[in-house]
Amino acid sequence: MARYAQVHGSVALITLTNPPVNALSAAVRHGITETVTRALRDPEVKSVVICGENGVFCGGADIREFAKPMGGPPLVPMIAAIEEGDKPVVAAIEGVALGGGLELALGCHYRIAHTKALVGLPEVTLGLLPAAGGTQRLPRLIGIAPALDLITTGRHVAAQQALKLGIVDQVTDQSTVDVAIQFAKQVVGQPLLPRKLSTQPTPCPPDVDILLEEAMTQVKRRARGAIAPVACVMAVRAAATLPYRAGMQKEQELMATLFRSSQAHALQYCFFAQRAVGRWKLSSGAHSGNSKPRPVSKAAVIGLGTMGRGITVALVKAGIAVVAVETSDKQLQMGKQIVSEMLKREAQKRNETPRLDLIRFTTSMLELKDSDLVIEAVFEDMPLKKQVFKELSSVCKADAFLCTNTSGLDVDELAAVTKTPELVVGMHFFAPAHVMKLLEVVCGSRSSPEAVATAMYLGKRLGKVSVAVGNCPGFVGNRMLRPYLEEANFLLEEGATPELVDGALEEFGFAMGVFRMSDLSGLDVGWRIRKESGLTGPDVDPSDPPRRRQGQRYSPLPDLVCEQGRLGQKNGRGWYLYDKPGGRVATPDPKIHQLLEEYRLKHGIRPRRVDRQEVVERCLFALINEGFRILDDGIAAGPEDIDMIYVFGYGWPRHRGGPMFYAGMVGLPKVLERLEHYWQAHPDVPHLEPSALLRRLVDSGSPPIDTWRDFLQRPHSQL
Ligand SMILES: CCC/C=C/C(=O)SCCNC(=O)CCNC(=O)[C@H](O)C(C)(C)COP(=O)([O-])OP(=O)([O-])OC[C@H]1O[C@@H](n2cnc3c(N)ncnc32)[C@H](O)[C@@H]1OP(=O)([O-])[O-]
Repeated sequence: MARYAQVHGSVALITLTNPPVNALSAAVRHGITETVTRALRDPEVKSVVICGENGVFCGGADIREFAKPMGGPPLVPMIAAIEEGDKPVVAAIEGVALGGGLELALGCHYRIAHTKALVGLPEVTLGLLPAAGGTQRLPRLIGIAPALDLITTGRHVAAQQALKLGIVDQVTDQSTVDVAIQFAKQVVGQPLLPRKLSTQPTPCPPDVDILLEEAMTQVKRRARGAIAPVACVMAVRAAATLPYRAGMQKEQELMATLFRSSQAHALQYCFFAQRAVGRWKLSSGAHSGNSKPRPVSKAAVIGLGTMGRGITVALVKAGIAVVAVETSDKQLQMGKQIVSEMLKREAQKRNETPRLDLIRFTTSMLELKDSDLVIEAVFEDMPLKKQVFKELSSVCKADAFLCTNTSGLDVDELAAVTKTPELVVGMHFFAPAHVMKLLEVVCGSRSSPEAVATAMYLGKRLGKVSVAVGNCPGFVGNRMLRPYLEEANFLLEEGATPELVDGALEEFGFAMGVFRMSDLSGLDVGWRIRKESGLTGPDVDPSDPPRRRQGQRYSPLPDLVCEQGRLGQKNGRGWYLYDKPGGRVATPDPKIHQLLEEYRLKHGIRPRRVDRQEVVERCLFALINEGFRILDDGIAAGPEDIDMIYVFGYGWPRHRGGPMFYAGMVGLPKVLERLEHYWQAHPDVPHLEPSALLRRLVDSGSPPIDTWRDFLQRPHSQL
């Protein structure tokens, strides 16, 4: 699908027409091949302009086609034919030129971009590399170092920066197509060879080997097991060291390996899953397509602790006015100072002025009377939150949305103390709230579609990936985290060390293992919650044996660590020893090893060798098992929702697609078999008992993940 027109007498205008992003589907490639051939053959045509319909040049190869057998003309010869032609071809870039879209533009002899256009080679984020000549042409155009940066990160570059880098020849704020047509007329007759990138040498600095080696070390460190960034460096190395043809051959070989990899499948699944979670649906039949969000121009945040401060900054960054409320002047001043510093840092990064004027700091709840939406972010304590919600219900305007940032408390219980339970919804942010991309939007049983739509849309405005979830203790993310944490503690009891467990999880791809993560969050947080729920402290049932609570296995190890005053990174001692309070350099602590030995001795546990495979299986399969329960309970609409929560909120390695996708990759029968094995060995650990949904799926022949919804008992019933 490409339209052909002859304009200004001698210019052929080829327009890609495949909305919404003019992806290079087989039909588009066919259209380009045909129209370019026509233009090159027509003696009246002296030059060519390629553009995209509806203000978008091209979003790259059609990602949906990757899962199907390849049909239509391939990209490489199609682009080569453009470059090799004897008439100048100008790319008129509006909107985006990404991936294959930019590679198409690099095959053109000139590139003109609109000031608002973005260009980039994001293939690496899909587990691939720019295999339509991008790894060979871009280094020839802009040099090795900047090409490595763009190709290994996949980042998008704004038009002005693209101009500075030399990717585009001209930037305009006028009609890009008109400018390109004029330009195309002017360059007729000028020598074309220097504009044919494949014929040009790659400019290489004298220390190119060192540069490439450093790049390789850096991507390996950053990639945490992802293979595409490594292949990208290898392909750019080929551009630096081999002639064009041999470089292209290398590019194709590397691409062939990546294309078949499970990582590419996982990353492409994530691309579509990220977009799918925006299409939410409630059990009432309301959905994103029929429920309108209400505009939020003035928001309020109650409580300026860590979460409240981050939420305030996120709102201000999105240009939303905020009333920030604290209980005492002292707390308010402290909150104000920290928020101001955070905003200044954020603005500095973006070369902007901090919008402190958008915030009104106050200790008076009365100032909330004209807020459209309030986010409560006080201490995680139900009576306190209820008191806040009662007050909000009386001081806010009648149609204000009342949101809670609770990380797991009952949203319905809070809604019940208000006059407008239909306007109450959970907005669970993740720390640091102005940075982390995830927002769980918790739908209470009485939350209205408008309230859900407004919270989901607000999340999007804040740059978050918003996922609608049902209301149950811990919602989706924290509910699944519990078995993960418990298994890690049980492994310590049985013979592992924190560094062994963390090492296995980091090797799997997590940025931080479970114990490093707990140290970072602060060990006292979980300790307080366990005390409140009677798992430790004075409320423990005295008849409970030391390693059993409420009828199941319990590990008091984390409580013992806290009792020794080890609260994590913040006071320099937790599961690890840190270089200083608040320091980040963790070293294994012999005192923790001693504590583990004494503990095992005291409880008569003979330590055994725990290997990395057991760590991964026990921790992750327990977490996945809970994910299946969540699906069957109707708390999450589909596996994509769970996966995006884990990828964006819990550091699950994206190249493994999220826990549910990973289960499918490992094979559901294998997950079931290992859970059964561990459950037999630990019958007092209920979370190891394979979930009914997992069994049903295996009994049904382990169908692909996109059909799992058909097997749910009560699909999204709690939404
Ligand atoms: C030899 C091969 C070498 C080349 C490899 C490549 O080029 S790899 C590719 C390299 N390119 C990339 O990685 C770019 C990927 N795309 C993007 O980054 C963004 O979509 C955007 C910035 C282009 C537009 O952002 P935005 O927020 O305005 O919009 P949005 O994101 O919501 O998308 C709207 C709809 O379009 C859909 N769709 C989009 N792109 C593609 C595609 N290429 N294909 C198919 N579909 C695509 C998207 O799923 C959604 O569909 P839905 O859910 O409505 O059914």
